[in-house]
Amino acid sequence: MKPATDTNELELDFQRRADFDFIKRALPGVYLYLFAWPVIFLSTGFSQKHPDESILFGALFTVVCLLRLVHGKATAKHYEQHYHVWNISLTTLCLTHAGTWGALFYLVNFVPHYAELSILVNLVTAGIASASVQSLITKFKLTCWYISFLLLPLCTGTLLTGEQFQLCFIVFMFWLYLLLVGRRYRREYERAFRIEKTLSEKQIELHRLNRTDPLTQAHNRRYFNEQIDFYWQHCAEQRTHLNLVMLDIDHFKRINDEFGHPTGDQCLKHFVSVISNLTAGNSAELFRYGGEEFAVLLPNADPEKATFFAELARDTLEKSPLILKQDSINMTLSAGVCSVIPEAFKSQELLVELADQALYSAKSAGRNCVQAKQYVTDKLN
Ligand SMILES: Nc1nc2c(ncn2[C@@H]2O[C@H](COP(=O)(O)OP(=O)(O)OP(=O)(O)O)[C@@H](O)[C@H]2O)c(=O)[nH]1
Repeated sequence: MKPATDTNELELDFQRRADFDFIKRALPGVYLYLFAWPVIFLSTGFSQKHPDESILFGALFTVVCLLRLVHGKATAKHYEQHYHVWNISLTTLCLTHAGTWGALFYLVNFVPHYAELSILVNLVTAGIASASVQSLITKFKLTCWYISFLLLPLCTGTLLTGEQFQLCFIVFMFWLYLLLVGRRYRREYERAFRIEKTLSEKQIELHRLNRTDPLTQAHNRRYFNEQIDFYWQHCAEQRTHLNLVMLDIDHFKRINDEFGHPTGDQCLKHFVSVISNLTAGNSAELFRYGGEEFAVLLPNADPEKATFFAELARDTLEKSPLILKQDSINMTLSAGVCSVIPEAFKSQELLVELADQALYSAKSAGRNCVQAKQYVTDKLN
């Protein structure tokens, strides 16, 4: 089971996604309100016979449409800081829209001089109601209210006057059907969100595993290849040094032979935890290059800093034995440092080769020491 904070975060994430989706999906409907009424009253000649009512409804729809457009535009900026204001204004505007159209729906079916509009208005009402269930369902409660504001004024009219009973019954069944369909859409929307979330979490985890050494949890060789490419480009553009420090545990075979492979594994983990503490504060990245050999990349740093880092790593490891139940294991390392300016240098392969050469010089020099090489251009080779 997920911890409570994760669940809350997931719910907040879902709410945010649903709210933004709502704004996006609602937009076509906003324009429908803006144009549907003028088309209806102009095409039927209603505007000539009843200009006041035509203008009144026209003005109402236009003002609410404009406010909804402004509200939609302001969402990105104000959603986080003023969520409650955002939510209340959205609810008010949507329900005003639905309520105004709902009033019109009532009028065309109950008030004689509106009757000539009834076919068109009834058709548009059915269209708006069906479309809103599909498009607005990201906010289930609001959608339920929305459909009710749109359709139920007509049923209220029947209750009050006793007229239009058949139509009222059909509209009521339609309203019920839309609520049920809406509930299903909402569940599907939620399920799709959760599947997408799980997939993206798995993808992130896969990506992490893909670049992590399973034993030590240090970055692996594959990620080293990616990062050296990246820093190579970066330092070439910045005309700064890229430093590579190769670290190799001394006489590691002896540790394996004396204490066994599982203890050897523990030593590797201990090594990574000691060196990771140093890389964290030095803008450096540690990678397991292979076996008991590790690489540290220090981009945008002077060669002196890289040599200082290697010396610090050597000194710290020497003073940090692995304490076991009955034993303590002292480890030392040899380090080869190579620093180049990529802009003037041939390739990262050559950088790795030269750092390796420096490491072998350190081994030849007796181990537990650092050898550094610095190249300004590859013409030296
Ligand atoms: N326990 C353990 N041992 C490993 C692992 N990977 C490599 N090794 C061992 O590391 C040892 C490396 O031995 P060598 O290459 O001879 O190097 P070394 O003994 O450290 O000697 P120098 O590097 O010359 O100081 C081998 O015995 C490998 O089996 C691992 O994941 N776990």
